[in-house]
Amino acid sequence: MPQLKFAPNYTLAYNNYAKLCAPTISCDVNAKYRSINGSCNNLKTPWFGASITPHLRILDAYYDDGEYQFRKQTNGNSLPNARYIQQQVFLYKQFPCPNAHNVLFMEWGQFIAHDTTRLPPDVSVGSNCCDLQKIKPVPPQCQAVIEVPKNDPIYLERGQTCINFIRARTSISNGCQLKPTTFMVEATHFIDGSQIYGSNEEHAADLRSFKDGRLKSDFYVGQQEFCPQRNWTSKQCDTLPLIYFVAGDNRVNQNLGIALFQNVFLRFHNIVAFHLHRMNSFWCDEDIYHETRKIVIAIIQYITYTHYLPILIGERFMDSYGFFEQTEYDETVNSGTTIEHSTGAFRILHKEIPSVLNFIDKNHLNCRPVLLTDWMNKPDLLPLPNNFNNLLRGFQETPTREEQPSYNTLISNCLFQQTTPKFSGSDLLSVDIQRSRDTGMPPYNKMRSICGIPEATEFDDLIDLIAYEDIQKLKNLYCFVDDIDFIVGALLEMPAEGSKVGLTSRCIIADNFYRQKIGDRFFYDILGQPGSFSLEQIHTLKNVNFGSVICATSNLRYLPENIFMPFDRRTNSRQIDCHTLTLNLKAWKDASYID
Ligand code: HEM
Ligand SMILES: [Ca+2]
Repeated sequence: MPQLKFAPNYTLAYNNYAKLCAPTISCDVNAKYRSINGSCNNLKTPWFGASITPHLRILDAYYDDGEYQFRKQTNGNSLPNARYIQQQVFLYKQFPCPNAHNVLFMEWGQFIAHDTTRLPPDVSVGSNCCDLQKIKPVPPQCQAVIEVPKNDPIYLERGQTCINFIRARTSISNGCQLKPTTFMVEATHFIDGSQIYGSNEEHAADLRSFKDGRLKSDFYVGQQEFCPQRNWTSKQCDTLPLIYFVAGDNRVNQNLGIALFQNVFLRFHNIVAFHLHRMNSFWCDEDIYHETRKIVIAIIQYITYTHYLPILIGERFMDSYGFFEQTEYDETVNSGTTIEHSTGAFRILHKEIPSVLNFIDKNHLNCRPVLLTDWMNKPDLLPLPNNFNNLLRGFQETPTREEQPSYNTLISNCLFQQTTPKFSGSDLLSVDIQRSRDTGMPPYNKMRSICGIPEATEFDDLIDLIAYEDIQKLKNLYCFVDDIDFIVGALLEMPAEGSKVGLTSRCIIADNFYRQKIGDRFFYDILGQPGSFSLEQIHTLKNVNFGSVICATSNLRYLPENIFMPFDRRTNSRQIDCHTLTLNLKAWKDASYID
């Protein structure tokens, strides 16, 4: 710990991919900049961490048939219905107390999740599997819809009997037929801003203006800059939302928070590009684009490791594993995202998502609280006058949801809701449970053991990490302790000391972030590589925090010292003036040009 031991014993699916499907790539060993799709970061195995390569797996997949069918319980019964687990254990267990951290902290997590993992559903069969249940035979991708239990308190009243679930796209869609079923990460695994820049060359080029290093953007009332809009056909225009942004990751419009962050970073890229261009007027578009991208990525990495992760998994814990030391690149380390992280441990942070997002004006009045689920895939509010600034202020000033095992009631019932022709909503927790089964996630007890926590031999042994009353509920749901789904156990674990997650999730999350640091040849503070920053540049980058990015991209003028803490208006003392947070790029002044 924190780096779990995979290499050289990769799991079955990974070894099969390496043997049968991995591309042969030749690399320029002197390249100064990371590639767009992540290839050639690792020069020995150039596809490590590249987009459209499989997740790492800590343990082999658990499927009933060893290939694709959902795992069964030890006695051969099916696993409990995912919505039934939600009902019995989580739905009515909600605490209203505020969190010590704010909504910016929650949203940073989603922003990084979208940088490091993307496993889309296989929509080749359509986007609603509930509608296809009467077709014979039901397509395999649609055989795992979640049946609403008979006594469901929410859905039955609204006449909904099925929760849509489409199984994830497998490597077969990328022309690679593997057993057991293998899934591909459709973003670069590295923390490299792929949600801003795209994960393949074609998409990245589409997002560039090819002028002065800038990304394409649109301007609205008051010269406010936003991500470009998708071009709709005139027919689509009648039914689709007013605003639909385009960015490096297509989940940009999923909710107002992620749309906000994507726009913050689009603006930030263009501001940094502007300064680099002014300072080095002889640089061409290509130079400015790549150097700006490199700076933006460095800042995202710095904030993640220095400000975000210590809150999430604990500063002392990170310190004891050398997270804060200067990064030494290790080419034997694979930076790949594990499936145990992306469909398990990191998803439990869905518990922090609040139901309400606040637009707070410059007088600190909450002028427009909105329900998160009313504005999904519809970020229309964002470009309205003052809303960008007000939403940022709202995220900054509002505490996020207190740590607790449950997800908020709206995302537990009304996710992506539709009201016509009749009500249908999804439940993020049921979907997370089902997705873990879809991807062959090992059960909770196995995950404990790989994290060095004793495997439980009976339910009552779980008392080391899970509350007594929750153990009783688990006994009523599962036949044996070995059957518990990882995400269910992980959500119920009490947070480890100084951390927002329990011991098992902390172990999986820490492993992932540790490898994404030391196995990334372009990590911002690594020295001695062709693209390394100078010491002066690294020093500049370390003076930046997310506040500097917000100051540069919005009209907010005062921010608290700790940007992930809700600002308390009564104690103005902790506020910092944006003037002191400006990013000074003089270390990038290029003296090589002589007239
Ligand atoms: C802000 C509100 C958020 C919403 C509405 C949201 C919603 C979703 C949805 C609908 C999925 C796909 C579920 C599936 O079909 O399997 C998903 C996946 C995921 N979410 Fe969130 N999420 C949010 C925030 C977060 C946060 C705060 C984190 C972590 C800190 C996070 C981590 C993840 C991860 C790791 C995945 C898997 C992504 C993949 O591999 O494709 N999400 N989320
Ligand atoms: Ca990435």
